[in-house]
Amino acid sequence: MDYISTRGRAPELPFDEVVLTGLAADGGLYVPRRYPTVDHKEIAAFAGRPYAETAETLIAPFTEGLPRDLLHQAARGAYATFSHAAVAPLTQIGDNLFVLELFHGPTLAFKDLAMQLLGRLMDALLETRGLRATIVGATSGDTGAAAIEAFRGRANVDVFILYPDGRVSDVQRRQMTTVADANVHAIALDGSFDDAQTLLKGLFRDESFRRGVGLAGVNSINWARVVAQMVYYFTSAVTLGSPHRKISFAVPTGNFGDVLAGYVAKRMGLPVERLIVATNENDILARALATGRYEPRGVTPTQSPSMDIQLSSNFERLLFDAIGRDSGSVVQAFEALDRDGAFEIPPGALRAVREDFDALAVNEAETQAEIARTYRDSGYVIDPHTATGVRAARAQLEKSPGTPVVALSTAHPAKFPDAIERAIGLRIEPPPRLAPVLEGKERIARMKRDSETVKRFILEHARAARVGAGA
Ligand SMILES: Cc1ncc(COP(=O)(O)O)c(C=O)c1O
Ligand SMILES: N[C@@H](CCOP(=O)(O)O)C(=O)O
Repeated sequence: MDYISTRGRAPELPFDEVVLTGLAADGGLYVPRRYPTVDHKEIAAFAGRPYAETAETLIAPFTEGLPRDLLHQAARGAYATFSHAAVAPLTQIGDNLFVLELFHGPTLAFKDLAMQLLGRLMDALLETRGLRATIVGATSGDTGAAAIEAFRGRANVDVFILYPDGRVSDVQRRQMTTVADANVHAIALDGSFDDAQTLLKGLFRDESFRRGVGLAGVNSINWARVVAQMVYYFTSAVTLGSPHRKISFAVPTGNFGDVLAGYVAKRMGLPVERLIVATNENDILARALATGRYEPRGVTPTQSPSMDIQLSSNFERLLFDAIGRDSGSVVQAFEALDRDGAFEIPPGALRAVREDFDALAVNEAETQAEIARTYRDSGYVIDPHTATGVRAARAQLEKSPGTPVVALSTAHPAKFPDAIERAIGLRIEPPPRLAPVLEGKERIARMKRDSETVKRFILEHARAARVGAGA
């Protein structure tokens, strides 16, 4: 199956090239030409199967051209790193209210579910082709740690992670900065995650830099991330009786990759009632769904820093579908965004988006109140990102009490001990996996948010730049 760019001006690519390419050359995002489907019998058959097996089955149709054995090995290896046998277990915290724990991977956030797989796929593809790559990623806290963990020490790859200085939690920062492997570089930039992601997209548009360092991306720009995140919508829904009943999902959202994965699951045939986009005070998506106007405002730092995002990269993929896959209209929308600072979602597209999605913005006080309420009612501690999802799930249950709602728990609470302590008065015990992170010596490259400065640093440190990406 070939992949096309949302902006329609980049070459069509097969899956293995998409994995290594990141952002399309026209600035768009790659999407599959069509969504493969699974029927109800196939969905029912996922019940009781190991997570890695279900992942392999669901992902395989997206990976035409990739040797099946490679996917098989990657999936087995990826999910063996998780500390829970179910990989992504469900916990019930109320009537028809479930939490999907996505934090049992090596860095205690949902990013591991995709990044552990992507790391293995990329590594194998580079190895068979005799290539090196320079991964540059932008993070608001969790992608960076997950990418570093997935690629640390790998011979074919150097990893550079751009993060907004002072705007991630201490644990998140230390997860990136205490890793001693020489191929890992944590770069602190002034400004917000949006600034870092914009700088990153600019690097992808610089053809000579891109070629010179063998630039690759592991943000959800990379379709493999999205497709790997689609799997847990199926596994959790099947646990709750899918395909014989519909399920709704409430998803803490920032860059829109996770909730887009839910939309992909629905397009593949999973019976999903509603996808609820939960935002923090950085509420561009909630405003866009309510008004039809996509208009970023300045990023406000919150206690859920990984969602402090206003330029939700993957919204472009949804818009592309909602607009009838008319890449010209997508280009116009993003030109208007650059020129006027906003665009209007065409009425037909907005209707299409609203058929699948609802959105709720959850403010700081509500987030604290939700952490406290969930702890009081169920003795269960949720992190501030998860709290936005649980709050949105409760709102959905008021509208539709008969349909189970799964709130995605995107991070372990130990990554945000201060916010938890404020809410429930308890200092959360760090899990053993955090011990080296809390004790290690930090190594940070601080620099100005200026693409020439960042490029210079990468060129000086990337092995692919010295020996050639194809060496
Ligand atoms: C803990 C946590 N929750 C939610 C999100 C938002 O997910 P997405 O960017 O896929 O919308 C992120 C960042 O991606 C995160 O790290
Ligand atoms: N919240 C993310 C931001 C980057 O998102 P991605 O899914 O596009 O990698 C983070 O924690 O870094």
